[in-house]
Amino acid sequence: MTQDSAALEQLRREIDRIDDQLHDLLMRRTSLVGDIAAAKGDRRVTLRPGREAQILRRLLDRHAGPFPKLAVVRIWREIVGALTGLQGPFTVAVHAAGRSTAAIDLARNHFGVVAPLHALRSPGQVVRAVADGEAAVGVIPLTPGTEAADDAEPWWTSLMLESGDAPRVVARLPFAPTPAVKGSAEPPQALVIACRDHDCSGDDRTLAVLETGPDLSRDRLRAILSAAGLEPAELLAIHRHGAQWLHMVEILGHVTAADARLAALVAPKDPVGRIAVVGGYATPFAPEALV
Ligand SMILES: C=C(O[C@@H]1C=C(C(=O)O)C=C[C@H]1O)C(=O)O
Repeated sequence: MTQDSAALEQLRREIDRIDDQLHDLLMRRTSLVGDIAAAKGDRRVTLRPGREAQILRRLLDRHAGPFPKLAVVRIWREIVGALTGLQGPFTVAVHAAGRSTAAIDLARNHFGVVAPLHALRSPGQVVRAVADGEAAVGVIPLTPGTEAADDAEPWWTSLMLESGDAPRVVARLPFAPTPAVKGSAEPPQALVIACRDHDCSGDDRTLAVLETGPDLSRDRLRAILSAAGLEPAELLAIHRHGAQWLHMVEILGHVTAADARLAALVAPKDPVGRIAVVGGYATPFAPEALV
């Protein structure tokens, strides 16, 4: 066995010193988050998903050198998840569809290794767990472009209630997409719900559900939104229910329920009968932003 050179030993001692510093800072950060939790004065966890997004964007903006940005995100998600769990009960309800662990993996990656996850059999159960306060957040798989034509109302229609403390969509996962798994289908996505309003991050999307008459094409819907000054980013789902169609649409920017552009959409002659803001969240990182 070759003896490591003295130079190598010295470099390792330097790494030990750096590890001590990182660890000391982690313990200091923990103590500050404890002060923040005390100042919030609420035993329930009050998540700030917008602030969390800002923290990561700021770090990636200042990032330099070969350490991978995706690994920076992963480390900070782990830190923020762990510290959120110290602020109060933080159960994450997850719709674990069939045998797929995709939503559980997304939840684990986002909320970290210590978050208690609770797998539930339907999205409706996840919405109820969050509404009842049994879970602080819920994670529900999302397949963009889903078309449901059956009688069963999709889960997202239950978010259309006006009540201020009803669950809302607060994040879209993955916040930072990891490289595609070779040989697997589309990368899984999910929406996160919690009982809180849109926590603005400065670069956001708003989720709205529009009720229209039947046979409204996607292009027509996009045109209607654009004409009202709202920029549709993605049509996430449609529920066709007889003469009543519901569309879940992601709109660029932070649009509040009081926005005049929404009210203007619901004109008697227009095909939009109702519109409800069901959430809003920080725009996830584009894959290019992570290389
Ligand atoms: C510390 C806070 O609570 C949570 C934890 C955060 C963190 O660890 O930095 C950031 C936002 C919150 O979701 C806060 O509100 O600032």
